[in-house]
Amino acid sequence: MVPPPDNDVLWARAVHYSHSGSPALSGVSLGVRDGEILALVGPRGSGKTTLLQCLSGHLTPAQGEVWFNSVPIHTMNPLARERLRIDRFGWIDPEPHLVPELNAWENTALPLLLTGASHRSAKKAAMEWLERLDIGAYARKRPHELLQSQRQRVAITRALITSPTVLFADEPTAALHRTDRAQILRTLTAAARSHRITVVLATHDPEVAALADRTVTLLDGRRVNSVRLPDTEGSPECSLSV
Ligand SMILES: Nc1ncnc2c1ncn2[C@@H]1O[C@H](COP(=O)(O)OP(=O)(O)OP(=O)(O)O)[C@@H](O)[C@H]1O
Repeated sequence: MVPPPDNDVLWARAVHYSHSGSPALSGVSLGVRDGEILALVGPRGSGKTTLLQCLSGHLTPAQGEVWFNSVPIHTMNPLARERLRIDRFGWIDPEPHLVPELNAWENTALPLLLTGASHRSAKKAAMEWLERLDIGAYARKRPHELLQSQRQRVAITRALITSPTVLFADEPTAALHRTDRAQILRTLTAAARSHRITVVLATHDPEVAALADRTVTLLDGRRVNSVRLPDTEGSPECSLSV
């Protein structure tokens, strides 16, 4: 195995994955640079979620390699991968999955409380993140008392509170109204940049992808490269599937 380039925090080489025999990824390679916001774009079913799951160690590729900071994830045992996810990664789903019995700040603080932080310091950190996402006033509300956009903000604060090295966000604003979407994404990307959190974001929305530093396009489980051909100066880019 040849380790990845030093400036890539995540690196995948020729990743293949099938769901119950049906191919979802067919030889995808990519590098994610430290501190960048990378958007994985592509139509529904193109393999974005599966790639996020392979990069974050939720799924083990059938073939290929996934590395995090020069450590191979694809050869780790399930326990080691779970430890890595808890210690270094954050995850945001399209729909917020909050603990219904806990209020907003308790949901936000949960990852810190589970790793042994004091109640006082976890609450302080949770309140700061909730304020930052403009929902400090709802800190004592339970999930059922919140709007969907407020619940998703809580889910985002819960993913950010541990200052993960890499934050994986799977269509994080897909279930939200357009106006909420833009504001939440701007706050999320600003928070990630100020804390030097690398973000890998799956989306099929060009407006969301526009907030990223770089985009990687998937189509039918393969990476699609945009190239400008030398003899087509001034004309639009074309795409090649490789
Ligand atoms: N759990 C599963 N079982 C069977 N097939 C699956 C499963 N998850 C995904 N697939 C299939 O794998 C392919 C890639 O799906 P994936 O969810 O990774 O794509 P996506 O680009 O994230 O799409 P979406 O935007 O709809 O989530 C699709 O054909 C999908 O139907």
